[in-house]
Parts: sequence; structure tokens; C-alpha cells
Amino acid sequence: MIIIKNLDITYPGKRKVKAVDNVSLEIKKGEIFGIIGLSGAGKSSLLRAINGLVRPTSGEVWVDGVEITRLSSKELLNLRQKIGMIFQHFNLLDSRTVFGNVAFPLEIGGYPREQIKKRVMEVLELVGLLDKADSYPRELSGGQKQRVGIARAIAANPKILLCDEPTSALDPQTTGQILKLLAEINQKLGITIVIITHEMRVITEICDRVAVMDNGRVVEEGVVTDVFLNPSHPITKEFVNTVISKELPEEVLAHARTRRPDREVLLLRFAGNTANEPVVSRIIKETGVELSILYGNIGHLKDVPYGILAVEIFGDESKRDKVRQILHELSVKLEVV
Ligand SMILES: Nc1ncnc2c1ncn2[C@@H]1O[C@H](COP(=O)(O)OP(=O)(O)OP(=O)(O)O)[C@@H](O)[C@H]1O
Repeated sequence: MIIIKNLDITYPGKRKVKAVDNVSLEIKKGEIFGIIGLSGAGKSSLLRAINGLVRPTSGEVWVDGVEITRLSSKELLNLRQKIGMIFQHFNLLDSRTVFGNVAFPLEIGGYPREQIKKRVMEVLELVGLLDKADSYPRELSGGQKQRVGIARAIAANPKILLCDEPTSALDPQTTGQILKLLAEINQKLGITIVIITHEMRVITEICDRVAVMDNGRVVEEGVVTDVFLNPSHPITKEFVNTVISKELPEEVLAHARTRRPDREVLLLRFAGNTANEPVVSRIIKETGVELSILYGNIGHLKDVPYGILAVEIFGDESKRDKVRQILHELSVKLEVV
């Protein structure tokens, strides 16, 4: 659906900035593709190259079989009918009602009046805002404004929806609702969605695949769980840590430092289905060690459980060896703290 080949974007000026540095990506039809990175990583520049809002310095961008960097301005305008976009700060027209905002791209596209009315009502229903058709943006909450933004972006039946930090200005609860709406739109309408963000939650809750950007480059890319369960680049590791810290609290570390010959503190790392296994009860039953849980932090990456558990086990050396063996069988990664 979208193919990006060896893309470079350098902004001219006294101090040239290479915002995108040799990026190649392939985004498949119907998927939700996330691009995550810190501020300044080059995400917006890359996203805007997909609808021609930013012209690359070199490289190619193919959308639905068309190489867009070669299109004339007029051809680009036509292409943008196929590509909707939503923004962090919604970018609504204050002087127009909700209806007027959503109708805007259809008016520009030259649709007949009756068809515009029908379509606007359809998409307002889809985003749950039928009752706000006559309200003005200033009368809406942030979440409602973003719903209008989404309705406007999908009004002309685009094949692709580009999302520029769509939840950064929203509270956590509203973020969840907007992400759910985007996932619904992707499912119901089959629209390919590309989202840029610095929030892990956006990626783990709705994206199928992810690219991690740092300093203009894509440093890791793949299926969300593959990338985040086995992060290799420091930036990716940092993002994973924002969901589930791999660090143990100081009091647990201090406790582990007070060594005794008959016990040890183990740090178990869970990823995937092992987190659902009755690990602790199996250890106690099969080895006869006494076990106390010192700390636990289990979360989810997409729907895969992931996390750490610090336990203290009391028992002789042979029993503790048996514990290690069981954990090995269950593919639980282990560290002695
Ligand atoms: N129009 C421009 N002119 C000059 N430099 C720019 C322009 N737009 C972006 N840059 C620079 O390019 C680099 C990448 O910016 P970009 O906005 O693409 O990154 P980002 O990851 O989206 O960051 P943010 O979330 O802060 O917008 C930054 O150093 C930025 O200052």
C-alpha cells in the first residue's frame, strides 16, 4: 500500500537538518502501522512525506502503486483525496460548526449538496457525534474535537488515514476512547492507518507493526510484540521501560544484598504465555522450597503478558537447583539478584 525507499529529508537553512535519513519501510493494506520516537526523531517529516506535504530530498514514496514524489501539485491534490489526516491539536475551523468542518473536504471535492449532507451524517454517527452537528468547536471537549477531526478525515472515503500524535493532547481516559475508535474504523472500513507517536500505549493498544525512529533513522521495525519483547536498540529499550520498568525498587535490592546461605532472591522475567502459567505454585509444590514474593510488575504488550517478578526462596542448594530447572522448562528468564 505504502512503500518508502531510501528516503532522505534535509531541511535547508544556515544549519541544514537531516530530519529523515535513508528510511525504507513497507506499510501493508489494512494494517495499523505505528512510528514511535522521541521529539525531533523525524516522525512528522516522514509522515508528511506520505501525502506530499513535505517533499523529500531524495528517495521514493509509493502510495497505491503511484510514485508521489514525481506528481505535479494538481495530481498531489487529487491523491490527498485518498489520504485523510488527523492532528494533535485537531486543526478544526472555529468559525464552522461540526457539520461544516466535516463537510469541508467534501465541498472542496465538489460533491453535490445532498450527498454531502448524507455522508456527513453517516460519519458523525460513526464517531458518535450526531447530536453535536450544530455545535461549534469551542463548545466541545478535546476528545469530541478529535472525533470531529476523525470524521472530517474519513468523510471522503480515503484509503489511508495518517495520524499525527492523535492523542498527545488528551487525558488517559479519552486517549483510550480515541484509540478504540481508530481501531474500529480500521476494522469496519478497512482503512490503512499510519500513526506517529511518542506514547507506547498508542502502539501497544492498537498497532499491528511498529517502526522505532531515532535521529532520522528507523532503528527497529516489525510486529509490535516481536520488537518490544526483544528490543535491541537503546531507544526501544527505553520505550519498553516506560510501560514496565525492568528496574527493581531500591528496598528490594537492599533486601537482596543482605545475603544468607539458605536463601536467594531471584528475578523472573516473563514474556508471552509463560506469564499465564502457574509458575509459583509449581515451584512450591515440586521443590518444597518456601517462597515469598518481594515485587511484581506484569503488564501487557498488545495482548501478550509481560513483566518481572522478584521472589525470595528458602531451601538448600539442591532444592534451589530444582527451581532453576523448572523455570528453564517454562522458558522464564532468570537472574539471581
Ligand atoms: N520545516 C522545517 N524546517 C527546518 N527544520 C525542521 C522543519 N521541520 C522539522 N525540522 C527539524 O527536523 C527534525 C525532525 O523534526 P520532526 O518534526 O520531523 O520530528 P518529530 O519526531 O516529529 O518530532 P516532534 O514530535 O517534536 O514534532 C527536527 O530537528 C526539527 O527541528
